[in-house]
Amino acid sequence: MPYSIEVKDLRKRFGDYDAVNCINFNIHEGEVFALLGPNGAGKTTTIRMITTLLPPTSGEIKIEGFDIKKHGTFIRRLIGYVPQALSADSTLTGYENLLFITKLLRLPAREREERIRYVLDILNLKDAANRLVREYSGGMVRRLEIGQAIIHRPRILVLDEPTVGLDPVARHNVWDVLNILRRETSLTILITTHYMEEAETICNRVAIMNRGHIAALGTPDELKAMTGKSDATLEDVFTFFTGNQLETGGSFNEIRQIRRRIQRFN
Ligand SMILES: Nc1ncnc2c1ncn2[C@@H]1O[C@H](COP(=O)(O)OP(=O)(O)OP(=O)(O)O)[C@@H](O)[C@H]1O
Repeated sequence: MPYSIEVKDLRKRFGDYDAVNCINFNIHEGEVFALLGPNGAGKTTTIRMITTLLPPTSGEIKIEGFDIKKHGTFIRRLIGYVPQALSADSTLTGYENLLFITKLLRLPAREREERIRYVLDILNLKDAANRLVREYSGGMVRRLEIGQAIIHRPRILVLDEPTVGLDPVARHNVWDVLNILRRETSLTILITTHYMEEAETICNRVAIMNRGHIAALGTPDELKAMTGKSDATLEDVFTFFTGNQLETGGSFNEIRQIRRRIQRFN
C-alpha cells in the first residue's frame, strides 16, 4: 500500500533563496498531518508543490504512488484544496456556490444534488444553504470552503491555515468538521498552521518547519518527549526546535487575511 503523500528531497528555490530546502516526509492514508512553523518557514510553498500549483526545483512528490510530474491531471482530482485566500463567492448563496463547483468539476448531474446535500449536512450548513454567503460568519465561510473542496470526493484534503483569523468558537467548529471527516471518511488531511492547539487537538503527526527545513517530526507526544522536559508543551517543542517564539494572532499575513475578509463582507 503506497503512502497517501510521499515527499522526497523536495526543494524550491526562488532566485538564490531555498524556500524549501530538501525536505522529506510521508503521510499515511487517513492521517491528519500538520506543517507547523513561523512565517516564511516554507509551509505554503510546500503545499503548493504538493497540490501541483508550483513546480518543484528538485525532488519527488508522489500522491498515492503516482508521481506528480507524470500524473498531474489525475492527481488534481484526488486532492481537495482550501487555500488561505477566500474562495467562496459572497454574492451567491451557499447552495449556489456548491452547485457552481459541481458544474466546474463536471460532476454528473444526477450526483450533484446528493453531494450538495451530503456536504451541507456534514458541515452543519443546511439551514444557511439559501442565504447569501456575504451574510455568513467567518467560520461558516470556512466550512463552506471545506465543502467546496470535498464535494468531488477527493482522497486528500489540503488546507492552508484553515482557522486563521477565526474566533475560538468558529475555530472549534472547523476542528469539529475536520474530526467528523476523519471519523466518517478515509480522507488524508494535510494542514498548515500557526496554532499549537490546532496541531495538538486534531493532528496525528506534526512536522515543525523552520527556514525551509523540517526541524522535527512526530506525534505531539513524541515531539514533547524529544525536548527532555517532562511537562513540555507543544509551544516548548516549537521553541526548542526553531529557537523562535511563535507569535500567534499578529503576523502580517494574519492581519492581511482578516482585513481581506472584512473587506469582502462589507
Ligand atoms: N513566489 C515567490 N517568489 C519569491 N519568494 C517567495 C515566493 N513565494 C514564497 N517566497 C518566499 O519563500 C519563503 C517561504 O514562504 P512560504 O509562504 O512558503 O512560508 P510560510 O511558512 O507559508 O509562511 P506564512 O505562514 O507567512 O504563510 C518566504 O521567505 C517567502 O517570502
